Amino acid sequence: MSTKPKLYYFDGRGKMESIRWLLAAAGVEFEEEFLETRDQYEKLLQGGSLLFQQVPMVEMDGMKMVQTRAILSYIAAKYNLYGKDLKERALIDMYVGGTDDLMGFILMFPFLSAEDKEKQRALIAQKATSRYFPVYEKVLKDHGQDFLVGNNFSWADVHLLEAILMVEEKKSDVLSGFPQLQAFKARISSIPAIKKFLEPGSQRKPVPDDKYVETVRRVLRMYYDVKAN
Ligand SMILES: N[C@@H](CCC(=O)N[C@@H](CS)C(=O)NCC(=O)O)C(=O)O
Repeated sequence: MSTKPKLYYFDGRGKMESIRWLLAAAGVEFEEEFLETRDQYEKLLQGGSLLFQQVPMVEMDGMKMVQTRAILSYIAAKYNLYGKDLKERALIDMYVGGTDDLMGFILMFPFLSAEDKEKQRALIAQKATSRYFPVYEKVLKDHGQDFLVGNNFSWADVHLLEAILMVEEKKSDVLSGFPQLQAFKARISSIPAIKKFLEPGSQRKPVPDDKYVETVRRVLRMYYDVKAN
C-alpha cells in the first residue's frame, strides 16, 4: 500500500491547491485522483469517505480527512510549519485566515460571468492593496526578518506566496507599492522545495480554464449562477 498522501479533487486549483502547496513546501510527495465524472463522486459518497459529502478529501496516515482548514493544519503541524508555541500558532492562523479571505475573492473568479469577472478583478486588486498586503508589508518591515512568524519558514509564508502569485495573475503590477513583499516573494520562491513546485511539470495547477469550470459544474451538478461579492 502506498504511504504517500492521496488527494481527491478535480484536476484544477479550487480548494485543493493550498493543500498541494503545503505538501510541496514540506517536501512531501503525493498522489492524486481527479474527479472527472459524476459516477466517481457518487462512488466516494457511497463509500462514506466524504464526511460532509464534499471534497477536498485527503487520505493520509490512515485517515480520510475532509475540511480544507483541518487538512492544512494537520500538515502544517506534522511538518513543523506551524510555529514553535501556541502564540506563534495563533499568529500563523491569523495571517493564514486573512490570506484565505483574500483568496476567497479569487476562488470564485472562474465561475463568474464575463461582466462580473471585470468587476471582481478590480475588487481583488483593491482588497489586496488596501486591506491585506499592507498588513504583511508592515509585519516584514517592523521585524526585519525573512519570514512572517518567529523567524522561521511557516504555513503563513507558503499561503501568502500562493496568494501573491494568484493576485499577480489578475493584476501583474500589484506588488509595485510593496517593496518588502517583492523581496519576500523572491526569497520564498527560491526555497528549494518551493522553487521545484514553481517549475513546469510540478503538481501545481494552472489558472482554471473553461474545461475545469465545466467539470466542476457537471460533477457537482452546480447549475446555479455564481455571483460576485
Ligand atoms: N468547508 C469545506 C467546503 C468544501 C466545499 O465546498 N467543497 C465543494 C467543492 S470545492 C464541494 O464538494 N461541494 C459539493 C457540495 O457542497 O455538495 C472545506 O473547506 O473543505
